[in-house]
Amino acid sequence: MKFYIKQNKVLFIVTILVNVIASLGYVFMAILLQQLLDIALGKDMQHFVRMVLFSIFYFAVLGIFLYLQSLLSKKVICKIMRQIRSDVFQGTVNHSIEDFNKKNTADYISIITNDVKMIEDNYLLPLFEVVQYAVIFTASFLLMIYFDIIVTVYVIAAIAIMFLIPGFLGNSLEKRQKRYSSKLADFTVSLKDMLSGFEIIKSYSMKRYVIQRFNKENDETINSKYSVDRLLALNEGVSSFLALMVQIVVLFLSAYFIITGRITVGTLLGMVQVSSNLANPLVMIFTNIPKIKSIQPIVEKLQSISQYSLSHLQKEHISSFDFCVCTKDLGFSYDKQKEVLNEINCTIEKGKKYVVVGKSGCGKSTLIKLLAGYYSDYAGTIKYDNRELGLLDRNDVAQLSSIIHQNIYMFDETIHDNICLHEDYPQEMIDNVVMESGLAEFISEIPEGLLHQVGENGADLSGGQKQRIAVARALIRNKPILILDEGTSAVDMQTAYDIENRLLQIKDLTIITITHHLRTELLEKYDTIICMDYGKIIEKGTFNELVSNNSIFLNNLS
Ligand SMILES: Nc1ncnc2c1ncn2[C@@H]1O[C@H](COP(=O)(O)OP(=O)(O)OP(=O)(O)O)[C@@H](O)[C@H]1O
Repeated sequence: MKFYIKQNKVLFIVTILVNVIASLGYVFMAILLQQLLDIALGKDMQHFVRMVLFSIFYFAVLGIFLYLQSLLSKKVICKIMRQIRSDVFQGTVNHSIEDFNKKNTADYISIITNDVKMIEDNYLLPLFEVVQYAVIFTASFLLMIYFDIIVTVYVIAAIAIMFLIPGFLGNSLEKRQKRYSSKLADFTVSLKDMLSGFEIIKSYSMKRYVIQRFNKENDETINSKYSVDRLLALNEGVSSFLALMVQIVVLFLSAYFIITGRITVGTLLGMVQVSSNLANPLVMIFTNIPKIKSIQPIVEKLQSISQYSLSHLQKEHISSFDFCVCTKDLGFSYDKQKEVLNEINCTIEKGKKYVVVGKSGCGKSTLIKLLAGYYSDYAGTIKYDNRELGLLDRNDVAQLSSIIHQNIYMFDETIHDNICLHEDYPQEMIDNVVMESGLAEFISEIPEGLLHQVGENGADLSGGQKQRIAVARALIRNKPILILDEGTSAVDMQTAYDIENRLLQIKDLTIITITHHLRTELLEKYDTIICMDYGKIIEKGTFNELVSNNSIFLNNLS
């Protein structure tokens, strides 16, 4: 948090100064009250008129400063909140796919919304209040000494007891805030999960189940919040009680000193006013300090995401793919228990076309994800033009290949935006990829053409239309490697054939296709067919080589 305060140093210092002036102005009202009462008791009209004029000026200036104090504090908080959100989001986007997938998407949403809001409520707002009330307390304390030293000594004794409370509560409050933050994240994850499956909920009559599940999660989250609030309430209750005691001590002592003739009635009024400025600020300080302390684990969580890029991006750069990607004894497991890939040895040469086939679950998608640099925790080697993938900058590696996955994500924008992804391309290039992806006919049939809005995750499109947009999206980037993970499975056989056929004719493009559509006419066009089973490559070669070797895989051909 210090980093963000430093970033807004000037605004922060001005806000604190205005805060100090406004708080001092507020405290010194006690002297005005003391003098007013003494003037009134002395029946001095001339003095009284001067006092009224001065007070008008005093309160006008004080009003302006109180307004500025509030405005500037809000401005600093808004600026810091914007920066934290932006840094956490940038840090999230900087994550490698592998690291990003370690958390649920809703976790990130909860961190960027709920946790950042907790920083505002439990760190920034309390911080300004602590500064403000510390100034009020110090000024009031000095004023109290000015009014009467003996009363001040008694007040110090009462205050000393109040100091002990936050220390007792701080640690348990910290633990409970942490628990509440993770509960909020679980709640968001669960909510996203339920709403994402809305159609299933309706068609399978799951309403009763989801309402029950929601209520359970809701109860747990609220209980977790209430356990934080209970401690805060204890803190506030004890502090308020002690604050009241301080005021009572001042009142009774002052009354006694009026009787003994030590102080005037005006001084009593001034002291009562000052004592409330001593006790209430302390209540505020002591309720806010545990809040500030308790937010530390949340700050650390936000930092670990926003500072992600620093430790992960210091790798060698690679800007082109000129020869081949080779794997040697490549092995991989998602959970360190079940081996998904085992001793994979293959070479993907630039400009050549490869098709990977095999039973569902045999590791085809995992292999291409590894080749594209999604995961770093593999055994063996993967080399891009003889350079080990693990040593290369993942952002650079991502620039070398486009992957069209089975599940295609569409942003809730136009078809044009979903193809170009907010980069500028000449119209001629866009027309070209629309043709090559087989989108042209569909675009010509809709009135808005490329400007057609696709809805949430492409809800207004068919599976095949989404795949064609994904092909266009990949082609326009002109990356040297194109990977289709069943990228044409949702279009009809003829369209799939046409799209793949056109792609196979692009000379310099290296293509790796995963397919379950085993059509001889297409398979013949690939340079190498890679057959996998149980995480291993069991056969590879051209279609004709596999035919002459009497391949097992050919038995599955349609
Ligand atoms: N993110 C993941 N975490 C854990 N296990 C995974 C993950 N992705 C895949 N697996 C497991 O790894 C194995 C290989 O999956 P993969 O998706 O690579 O197979 P596939 O051959 O592409 O299958 P399909 O043809 O059905 O798409 C499967 O047993 C699968 O359950």
